[in-house]
Amino acid sequence: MAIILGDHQYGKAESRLVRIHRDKPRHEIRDLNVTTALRGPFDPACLVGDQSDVLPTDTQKNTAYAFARSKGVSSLEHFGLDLARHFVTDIGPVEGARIEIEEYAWQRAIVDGVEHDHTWTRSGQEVRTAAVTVDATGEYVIGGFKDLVLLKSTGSEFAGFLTNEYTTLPETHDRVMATSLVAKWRFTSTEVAWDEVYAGVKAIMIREFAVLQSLALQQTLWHMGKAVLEAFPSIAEVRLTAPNKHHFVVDLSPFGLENPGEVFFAADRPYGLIEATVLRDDAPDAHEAWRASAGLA
Ligand SMILES: O=c1[nH]c(=O)c2[nH]c(=O)[nH]c2[nH]1
Repeated sequence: MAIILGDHQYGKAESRLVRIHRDKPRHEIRDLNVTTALRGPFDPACLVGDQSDVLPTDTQKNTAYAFARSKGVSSLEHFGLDLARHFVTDIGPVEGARIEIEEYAWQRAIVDGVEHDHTWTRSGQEVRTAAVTVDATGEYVIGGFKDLVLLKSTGSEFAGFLTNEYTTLPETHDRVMATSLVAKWRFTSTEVAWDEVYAGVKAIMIREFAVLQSLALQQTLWHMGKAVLEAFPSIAEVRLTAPNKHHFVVDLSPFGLENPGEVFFAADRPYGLIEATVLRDDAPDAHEAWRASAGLA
């Protein structure tokens, strides 16, 4: 028996980076959280403490800030590709780079009914995410969001399920359905109108959540993923994670009141956790596209 070193990677997690474009009176802002991870023959750093091939995580962080200045931040995906390509192309020992980015959205403050040039209020129903991997096998981009909180007050059922002696859940044909959706979608191209596709994917998912007479959250996820793949040829795979944020009808009978689905207890835990991947049957190999850094997990 021998003890060997398995998978390893290293980088700088969660560099908070705000890029303000101020070349015009009307400023633009992108507010990011950037994680870098480098992959390659870094075994000596682990095994014997030899740093000669190790580009410090501090340098990785500095590179992100320098690129934000010199190249700007046109979209998360584009910025991630710039960084990943640089690490793999320009830093000798690096064989693979993984860049994960979150974006916090700001909207222009309305002052006297007019959008202000350089003041914003934090907005965004969700946090946008991107994960870029560049290595010897290719370039992989995953777009996404997390924490998109959705609720529908009817149009959701859950009935006909398997029961046994532990089942107490009543069937329902009209319930509240709510979730805090995490979605990730894998592109098969790096030539994409990133911001446009992002807005389109999000709109489609919200539409499907709204219009489907849902028989289960599982079915809603399937429809969301399928509709996105039908609309965007550049996307091969959609991964969805949806906590079922249960809303329980409160029993008001002790107070002589009926409760026809109008007053709920919004439980925060436990929650059902529904996960699904929807993909094209000819989706190209994902290679390391889904291999994450724990930084933004
Ligand atoms: O949409 C749902 N899916 C389930 O699998 C499930 N299980 C449960 O108790 N409630 C629900 N709701």
